[in-house]
Amino acid sequence: MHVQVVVFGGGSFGTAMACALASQKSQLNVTLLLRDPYVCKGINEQHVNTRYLKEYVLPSNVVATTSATEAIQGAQYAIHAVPVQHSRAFLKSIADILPPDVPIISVSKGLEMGTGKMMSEVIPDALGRRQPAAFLSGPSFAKEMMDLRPTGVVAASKDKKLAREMQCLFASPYLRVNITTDVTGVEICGALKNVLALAAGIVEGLDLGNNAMAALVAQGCAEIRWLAEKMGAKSATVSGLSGLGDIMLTCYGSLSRNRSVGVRLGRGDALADILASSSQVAEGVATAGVVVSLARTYRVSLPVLTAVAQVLDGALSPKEAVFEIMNLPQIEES
Ligand SMILES: NC(=O)c1ccc[n+]([C@@H]2O[C@H](COP(=O)([O-])OP(=O)(O)OC[C@H]3O[C@@H](n4cnc5c(N)ncnc54)[C@H](O)[C@@H]3O)[C@@H](O)[C@H]2O)c1
Ligand SMILES: O=P(O)(O)OC[C@H](O)CO
Repeated sequence: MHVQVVVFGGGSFGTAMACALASQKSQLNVTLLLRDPYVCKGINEQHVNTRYLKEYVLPSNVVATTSATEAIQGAQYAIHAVPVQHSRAFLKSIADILPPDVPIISVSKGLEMGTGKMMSEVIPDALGRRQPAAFLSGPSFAKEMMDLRPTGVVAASKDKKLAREMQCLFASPYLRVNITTDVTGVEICGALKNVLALAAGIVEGLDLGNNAMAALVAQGCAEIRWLAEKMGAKSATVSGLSGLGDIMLTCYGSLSRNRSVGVRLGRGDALADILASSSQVAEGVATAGVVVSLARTYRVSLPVLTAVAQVLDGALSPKEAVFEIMNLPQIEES
């Protein structure tokens, strides 16, 4: 059967998602909805995204347009790969064009500044209605997916039938897709692991060694578990692909943008300079501030995750943050 998919956002992950679908399923047509006409031209004429992952040739069943009407026309699924902080405005702009029965599959990982909301809350807020939705997350660097390296993700939806449809849509010899109904767990783990990856990068940048890194990641995992479970996440989700799986990838994987920002902070670079030198999003930077208010709301102590926010807003230097954490009262494990 001929299936048409629209991808919102043609950055690294939007491009990787488009290719993961189109290269494995020739009966699928994928349209990337972008903002830059020159990037569209490159995709349509040379089959190359000239801004992101430019070393790869894209399948010919991936096309691009700047017209939302054209991109959405006839689409059975919409993959959302716009950074979280821009998602509300973007979704509002297409609310009248997107048919209410087209499922949105969000791959964006983060929490909205100001509201503290997850994508599962931003989507209905922005569209002004309940849209069928699923949330795809897990350890999945865009570049490794482009290289067809084996990858495992989880698709979360309150609608189990839609989650199963995600398995049929995305599964391939290179991509395994687990399913769950635990949307909160998958979304909060995907957002918090970016903040922990910033901390892991800081430890790397300060050259604190393997002992410190392992202790930090273990403490961060505990903090993510404490908060996620208070928010209603299942423990299986926290120890699954979108939790532990993505924590390990992002904290230890050199391809992580969040970890790279942390490394530079640890080496003494200023946040403004780091952000100005990259065209790619590191969602953890915005999410860190939201975590501080979540810690307050859910009355849970998150020393590592909240220290990241303090380093980002300049209240603590990376070295001071480490000193503060090392001098916290000794505790019993929980
Ligand atoms: N890159 C990865 O390996 C990866 C893997 C899994 C999930 N993700 C998640 O996917 C989301 C997108 O990440 P990415 O890696 O593609 O980021 P990116 O920085 O590579 O690209 C971001 C894309 O969003 C577009 N964009 C930015 N502001 C926009 C706006 N106001 N309206 C419309 N489009 C806008 C940009 O033009 C660009 O195409 C993030 O939430 C990220 O956490 C990324
Ligand atoms: O490069 P990062 O740090 O945004 O991480 C990318 C993905 O979320 C890894 O699963």
